Amino acid sequence: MSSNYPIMLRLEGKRVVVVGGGKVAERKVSGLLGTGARVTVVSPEATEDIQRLFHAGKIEWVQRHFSGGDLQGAFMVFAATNDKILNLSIKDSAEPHQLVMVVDDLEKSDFHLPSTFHRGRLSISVSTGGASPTFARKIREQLEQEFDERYEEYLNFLFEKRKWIIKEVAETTLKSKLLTAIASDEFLNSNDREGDFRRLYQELTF
Ligand SMILES: C[C@@]1(CC(=O)O)c2cc3[nH]c(cc4nc(cc5[nH]c(cc(n2)[C@H]1CCC(=O)O)[C@@](C)(CC(=O)O)[C@@H]5CCC(=O)O)C(CC(=O)O)=C4CCC(=O)O)c(CCC(=O)O)c3CC(=O)O
Ligand SMILES: NC(=O)C1=CN([C@@H]2O[C@H](COP(=O)(O)OP(=O)(O)OC[C@H]3O[C@@H](n4cnc5c(N)ncnc54)[C@H](O)[C@@H]3O)[C@@H](O)[C@H]2O)C=CC1
Repeated sequence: MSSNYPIMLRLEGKRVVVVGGGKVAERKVSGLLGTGARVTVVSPEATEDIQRLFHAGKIEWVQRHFSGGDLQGAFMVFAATNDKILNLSIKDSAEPHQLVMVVDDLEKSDFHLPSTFHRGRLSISVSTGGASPTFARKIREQLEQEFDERYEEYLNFLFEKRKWIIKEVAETTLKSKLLTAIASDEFLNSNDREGDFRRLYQELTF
């Protein structure tokens, strides 16, 4: 069995077509909110949540059965109806460059979704490769306890400081010492990261 290749996609402005409007489609749509993707649901019926998103102008809803032209311009496609044969024919009607996920057929899919949570810039995703989505969810819930809300602020600190270090510190040993130090538990647990950083920088440079 070949292994999967994990990536983080930027979907800003990209067209994503979700065929089907049931519970599964709804979960896929909600994962796309906030990514900047232009989401279109194609389905004669849709859950209340999908309808609400449509009325709020967050997504498009084409209220009819799927037809081949619906995939035009799509970067990513979810075949998420409850009709297995239709889901496969959606995959078949896609262009080879379109990323298609068939919700009831992992083997025919170009990708699948891991169980994910975010803490600001930190994203943690778990995949069991289709062995058990429930187990992926369980591990995600455990990790959510460990990586709690304070990581959001810490990641913002790391982001800003790393940017500063790369811009201001040319000497490679010093640069690498600083980048290693800010990622340590001492900085994670510090109540005064800016102060600790100033002191460390002075110690290492004077
Ligand atoms: C292959 C994959 C393709 C994909 O959808 O990307 C897939 C496929 C299928 N899921 C099924 C069932 C369930 N899926 C969930 C939940 C999630 N499913 C997700 C991902 C994936 N599901 C991909 C594999 C990921 C991996 O293995 O790691 C998560 C992680 C992400 C997300 O969907 O956003 C999200 C949890 C999010 C969270 O809470 O963290 C639950 C539980 C629940 O609702 O909580 C159940 C019922 C209980 C059970 O079956 O375990 C069925 C059987 C349908 C049937 O019975 O026929 C199929 C079809 C099949 O296996 O063929
Ligand atoms: N990948 C995953 O995470 C999971 C996948 N599944 C699979 O996903 C399938 C869908 O599950 P649910 O959303 O719960 O089903 P559902 O029955 O709630 O929704 C099916 C949707 O498909 C739409 N639909 C039917 N024919 C259509 C057509 N010709 N064109 C466009 N839309 C059409 C219906 O209007 C409905 O909105 C299940 O049959 C199951 O095999 C189930 C659980 C999780």
